[in-house]
Amino acid sequence: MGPGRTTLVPPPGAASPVRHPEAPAPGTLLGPHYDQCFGCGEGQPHGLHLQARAGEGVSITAEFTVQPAHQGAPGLAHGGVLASALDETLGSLNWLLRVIAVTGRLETDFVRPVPVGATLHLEARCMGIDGRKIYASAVGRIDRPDGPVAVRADAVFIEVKLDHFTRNGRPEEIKAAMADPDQIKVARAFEVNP
Ligand SMILES: CCCCCCCC(=O)SCCNC(=O)CCNC(=O)[C@H](O)C(C)(C)COP(=O)(O)OP(=O)(O)OC[C@H]1O[C@@H](n2cnc3c(N)ncnc32)[C@H](O)[C@@H]1OP(=O)(O)O
Repeated sequence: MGPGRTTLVPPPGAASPVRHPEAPAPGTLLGPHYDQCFGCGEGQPHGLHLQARAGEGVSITAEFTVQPAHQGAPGLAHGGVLASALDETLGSLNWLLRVIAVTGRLETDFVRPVPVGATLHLEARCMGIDGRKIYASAVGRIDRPDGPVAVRADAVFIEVKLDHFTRNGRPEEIKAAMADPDQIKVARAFEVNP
């Protein structure tokens, strides 16, 4: 099936996701996977600074507080920023699977506007795996883990090899990330199983 026609629901026969035996325990804060990541990096002043935690099974919870730099309409979060928060939370599932994967398709429902200052409580879960395709869904609620639903997303991530990043990324950043003496940081920048 071509990418444009790929369903976001795991096909019959898709495998159940398996949490990697060395995945961090439920409740563990994952920390940024890359300092310059727009979603979670501490080196991005206007980034989301999203904080993700390992959940049970192959699931993630995350929080992100909407800042003035994230506005679309006056006082409200930009839809693309909310999609980024969903993408980042969904992408963090790959760390629990210890699979390197990139977003192939992300479909977002915007259910309620999210004001500046609100904290989005996100939860993502892997729904199934079919070959290189990883199916996952996420929801974001306002101000509380059981608050009103503001956004939902369904996505398919595609497993890639490390060379996806080394071939396509800009050499300056690749070199700098690779040169970090902390091997876990190097691995996580590229979402590689250390
Ligand atoms: C903690 C980490 C957080 C990270 C932040 C969140 C993650 C991101 O935002 S990643 C950045 C955004 N994504 C990208 O830049 C990806 C850009 N796209 C690409 O590089 C390529 O199109 C890529 C790698 C996805 C697929 O290319 P390629 O490896 O050639 O795939 P290909 O062999 O054609 O297809 C493999 C399978 O995937 C499916 N597929 C490919 N592309 C897509 C797509 N866009 N949507 C759905 N399915 C797709 C194909 O249908 C095929 O399925 P099947 O095996 O059933 O036939």
